[in-house]
Amino acid sequence: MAYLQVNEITKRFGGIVAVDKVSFEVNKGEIVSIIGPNGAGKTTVFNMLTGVYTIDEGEIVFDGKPIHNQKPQDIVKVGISRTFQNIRLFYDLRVVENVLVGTHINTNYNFFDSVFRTPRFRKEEDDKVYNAIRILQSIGLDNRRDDYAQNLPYGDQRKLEIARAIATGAKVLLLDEPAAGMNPQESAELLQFIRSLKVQGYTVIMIEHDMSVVMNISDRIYVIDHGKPIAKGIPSEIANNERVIEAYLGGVNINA
Ligand SMILES: Nc1ncnc2c1ncn2[C@@H]1O[C@H](COP(=O)(O)OP(=O)(O)OP(=O)(O)O)[C@@H](O)[C@H]1O
Repeated sequence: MAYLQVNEITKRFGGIVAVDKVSFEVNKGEIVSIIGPNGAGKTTVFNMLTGVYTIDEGEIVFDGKPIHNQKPQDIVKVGISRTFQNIRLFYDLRVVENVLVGTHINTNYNFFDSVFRTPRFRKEEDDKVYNAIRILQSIGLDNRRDDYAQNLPYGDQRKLEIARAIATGAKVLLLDEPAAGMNPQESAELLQFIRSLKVQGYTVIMIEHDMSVVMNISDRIYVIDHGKPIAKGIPSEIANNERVIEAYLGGVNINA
């Protein structure tokens, strides 16, 4: 069985079937993209994977255990974390503090420890700062760690969001349109960055409209349209798939 196995998940909103029996699988260390025209159901799939939405049908199995319909914080604890389509940083906090926000999901000290700042509390907080700096080093942002998030260039803000997802301890990163709003230079840097995540052992699932990023980086691609799966394959298969070209006709150039 694959590391992450999604079997025929369905989500309805009233009369709308936003996601209709979508299945996919992701192996450890892969970069898998989910693409499709606007409103295809991609973000709804991410919301089901991360426990934001319950699923109406199907199952999601991670590392051999069912995880569908768990609470978002429990999904993070099993090792799946995400970024959002619109950047959600704490702009008036420093870069390192934004990463520390991610680490607090795994706090072991209790209320007493934090009020009296016991050795256990101080040790754990020191470890978290050390870990946050290590993550910033690994993504090339350690030289900006004391800057306010609002002062980072756009591409670095996107990286910082990913750093925060990594800080939760997650090994599977769900990236929702990481290249959105980037210029070609920033997209090219992002591409290298996501490749480096793979080298570091992360598994990446990505929703992305920028076909140059998708086609250059994905091990495999799943395509959905109007909530339904229409194609799956390696980039060259997807770029030449007639149903995919038709779904995108007049929209994105799939061979970009
Ligand atoms: N909370 C909700 N309530 C009602 N309808 C919703 C809700 N969330 C999503 N939908 C509908 O589900 C469908 C799929 O939306 P979704 O945001 O998943 O698409 P998408 O592929 O991520 O689109 P985009 O590329 O534009 O972000 C759309 O018709 C949308 O209006």
